[in-house]
Amino acid sequence: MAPIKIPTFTLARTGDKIPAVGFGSGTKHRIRKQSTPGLGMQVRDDEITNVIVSAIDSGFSHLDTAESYLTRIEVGDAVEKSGIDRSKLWITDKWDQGWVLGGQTYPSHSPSGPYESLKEGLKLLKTDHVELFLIHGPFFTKETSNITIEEAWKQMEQLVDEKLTRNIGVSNFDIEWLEKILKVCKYKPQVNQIEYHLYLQQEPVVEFCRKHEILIEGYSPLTPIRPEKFSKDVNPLKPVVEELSKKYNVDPSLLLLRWVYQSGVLPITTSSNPERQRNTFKFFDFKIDPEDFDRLKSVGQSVHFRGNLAEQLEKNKN
Ligand SMILES: NC(=O)C1=CN([C@@H]2O[C@H](COP(=O)(O)OP(=O)(O)OC[C@H]3O[C@@H](n4cnc5c(N)ncnc54)[C@H](OP(=O)(O)O)[C@@H]3O)[C@@H](O)[C@H]2O)C=CC1
Ligand SMILES: O=C1Nc2ccccc2C1=O
Repeated sequence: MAPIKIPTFTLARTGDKIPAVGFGSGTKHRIRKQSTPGLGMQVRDDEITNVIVSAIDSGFSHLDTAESYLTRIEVGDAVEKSGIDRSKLWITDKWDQGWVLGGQTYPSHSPSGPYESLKEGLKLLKTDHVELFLIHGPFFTKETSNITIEEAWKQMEQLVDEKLTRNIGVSNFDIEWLEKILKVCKYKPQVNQIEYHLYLQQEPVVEFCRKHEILIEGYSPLTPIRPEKFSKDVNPLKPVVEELSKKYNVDPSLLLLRWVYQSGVLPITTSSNPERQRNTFKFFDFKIDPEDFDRLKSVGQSVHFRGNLAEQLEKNKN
């Protein structure tokens, strides 16, 4: 089978071309890895590896992992097992700065900062560099990692200078945190990975990032059609997505991925199902008409829903 041709976005500082859809090894894979006794950062789970091998075989060339997912080891194994040439892949990794979730503190795996994190990560990933390294979240406290955002960003820049990552960026950052970095940086963030879908359009931060040539990656793009995630009684998109999926003759998931992509955002999605993995790329094959695009946008804006990190990131909003 001829390799699938995936469109790309171009990163402003390096001109690197990042494949326009990413395969995630977080969310359910993270939960599985963290909650199965005996598994850990250094202890592999062959089932997750096989899911990632299947994703690569299906055509994904952009893999998303993170220190906190504990899935670096499976990504490293999967790349090896798939036999794909490393130069054909884009790997994104993230520093775990630590978290305060549900009143509980989860200290960073690498409290000295991103430098130590990526050094360890590259061993698990079995590679000498990644294409993109992110600070996973703006959660800097004494109990989590005890360094400042400015110190962390200096280390990120050092990782670029030592060629351990080609690009650097952030995740879950709002404008005030981006501004802290922009004030002190030698290299600007190239990417901000945030939750992004029709029910969370995040216009202020998206606009800010566009102005500063920071690419937005959108995680959880399928949220509006995942009843286990979006369980509100009111789901005004449901009939519209049904109607437009028929009109374009596509699965509802493809309509949602296309909407994200067509709005200039790079979707990060995941599936353990090989057929769904293979079908993902069909969203590059059609275009949503402007009036349908705007209709989805305005119906989506009638509900505000954040499925990840709401407790931390919804402060002062709405
Ligand atoms: N930076 C951050 O803080 C965060 C980053 N992420 C990254 O983003 C990735 C994706 O996040 P996630 O929320 O899982 O993204 P999605 O919105 O893509 O949801 C994926 C889920 O949807 C299901 N699914 C896939 N295809 C379909 C379909 N056609 N119809 C219905 N359901 C479908 C999958 O199940 P099935 O396997 O059965 O197909 C899977 O459980 C993560 O793995 C992680 O890498 C995520 C959250 C936070
Ligand atoms: O994949 C992820 N799931 C999450 C849940 C909470 C905070 C971050 C994440 C991820 O990055």
